[in-house]
Amino acid sequence: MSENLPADTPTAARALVPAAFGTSTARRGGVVRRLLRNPLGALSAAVLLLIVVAVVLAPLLAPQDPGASSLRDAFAGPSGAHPMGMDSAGRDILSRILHGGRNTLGGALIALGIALALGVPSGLYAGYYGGRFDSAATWAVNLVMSLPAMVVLLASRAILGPNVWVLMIVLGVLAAPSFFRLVRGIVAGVRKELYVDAAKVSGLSDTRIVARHILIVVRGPVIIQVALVAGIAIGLQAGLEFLGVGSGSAPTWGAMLNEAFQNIQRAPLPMLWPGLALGLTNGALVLLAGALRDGLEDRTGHAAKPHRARDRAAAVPSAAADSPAGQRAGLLSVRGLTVAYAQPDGSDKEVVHGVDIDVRAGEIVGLVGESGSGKTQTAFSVLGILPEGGRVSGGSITIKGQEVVGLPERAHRALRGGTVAYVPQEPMSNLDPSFTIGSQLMEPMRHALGISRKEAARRAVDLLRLVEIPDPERVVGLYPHEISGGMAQRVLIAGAMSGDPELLIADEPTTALDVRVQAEILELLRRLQKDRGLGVLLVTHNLGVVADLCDRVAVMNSGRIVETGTTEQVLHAPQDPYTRTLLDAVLDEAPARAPWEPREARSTTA
Ligand SMILES: Nc1ncnc2c1ncn2[C@@H]1O[C@H](COP(=O)(O)OP(=O)(O)OP(=O)(O)O)[C@@H](O)[C@H]1O
Repeated sequence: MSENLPADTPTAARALVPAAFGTSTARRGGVVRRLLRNPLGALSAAVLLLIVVAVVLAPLLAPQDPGASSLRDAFAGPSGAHPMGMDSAGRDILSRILHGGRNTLGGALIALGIALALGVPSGLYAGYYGGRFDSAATWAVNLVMSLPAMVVLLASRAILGPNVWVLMIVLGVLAAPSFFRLVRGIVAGVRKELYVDAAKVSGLSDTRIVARHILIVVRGPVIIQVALVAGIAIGLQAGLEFLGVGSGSAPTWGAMLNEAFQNIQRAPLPMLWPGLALGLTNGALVLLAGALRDGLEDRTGHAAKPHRARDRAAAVPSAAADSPAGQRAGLLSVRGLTVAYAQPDGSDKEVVHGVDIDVRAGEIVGLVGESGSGKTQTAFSVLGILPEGGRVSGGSITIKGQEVVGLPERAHRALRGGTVAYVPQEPMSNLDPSFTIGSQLMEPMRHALGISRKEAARRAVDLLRLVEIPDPERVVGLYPHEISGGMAQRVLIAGAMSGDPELLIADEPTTALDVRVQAEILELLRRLQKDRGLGVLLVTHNLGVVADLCDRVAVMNSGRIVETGTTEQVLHAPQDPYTRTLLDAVLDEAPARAPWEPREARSTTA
């Protein structure tokens, strides 16, 4: 077992992790710094801050009560006591601007709060889980978006009365779809990232995956959207007030515009102040949104994000079940496994048909077969992560004697990342680009084992040393884009080892790597397997890898195991025609192609 992890580490708590899962120390502060370095960003943030502070402190800053009027001073111009002059009722315009801002910005805040509260969680849920909720929510959102906002607001005013706060609540509901669609779209994309799949396989709960991997991706666009929607809410509210739709009882910038407009011939200046307040606030919001977008894009570019090739994530166990029928190996035993997918017409399509596989402690079993033969479906079944619509429709899977078919998700999760670990192909896609290597190793350990940050950091370095990464103290501080593919695969193996597993499921762990690195990774796997007595189920189509590494082989074709046996048996004396075809496809012994010659030379030779 691990020389780096304490032997008393509780099994259920060892849901450590493929490096892929953790997260945490994102580059906090980076966006804010970039925002402030951008002159427009800094200026717009400063203007907004000034406006908000002035409006919040209105009771202290306003020279007089916003409702106090002196008809004698109606339309008086700016003076020392009244820097913005007086309105048609002889009220101090500055005081009304400050107090009016509280109502205008407060109303926008309510609309924004409601839009966020409705749109973001529902978008997260719909994007992450899909299914019926997604369909129903998308339908409702399309319906709301098809309604003309101004007409709905006017109708609401007629029904609910001229209360601007109520109108802002309605506006919040109308704005919620923009957040829903934004968040749903992003989450639906991120959900398919390999590092999210890997996080699931490692045993992290959905809540934790959403909190660590999804929210961080959604955060930036939502912040930008907040700035835009706030501007729209302020504009719409002012527009309603300007049209005289508001209550008129409290000062707002829109109502002040309305009143000034009615007297524009007599005194044009009072139009300027509420117009200026609205223009400055909205302008600052738009510029801020743009600067935020630039800041976030800058950051994304920095932490270059690898992208997925969906449906390749999975580990697959295999094992040539050459043990006598009915006798089951101790570590992983699959018997009569069938996997089916529900079809739109209500029928089931079976894609795996009665697979038997065994993996014993301390042996490496290769699962080979061409693309589409069912290797991934078999592996997903063992890990309990079949995609939506798929289910184990028959058979039995035991891990250390425990039946896992029908196991509750929580129990399955405890098994994954603990007894069973997974090494995926495409190492880069399985690391979250937003977090350092150390963070991705540490966070799951902290979560699963309840250990301190310091202890987790120590273990992360030990794990990197275990997988022979030079200078691990430096590597823990690097981001995925700063390391090579081979090193990323070592990091993933380190993450898999952090749970001190007994069964390792490796899905084409070397396919994405160049030949030299492939050999190094295979050597590493072999060493770990020997040192720790691991059982390994290796999914591969590379018969060279099988010959080099595996004790036994299971050959899969069209959802069935067609041949199993020791590596020597299967490679040197294949019994099944399909196995022979696979071996024939390896052209090692085929005559080498003749070197190219110029056409004339060929004709001369001929
Ligand atoms: N979501 C799905 N719905 C219906 N059928 C599916 C689904 N996913 C996979 N299948 C079917 O299951 C079969 C086996 O797929 P699987 O991914 O296990 O193959 P594989 O051997 O792992 O191939 P590869 O090496 O390309 O990953 C496929 O041929 C496909 O027809």
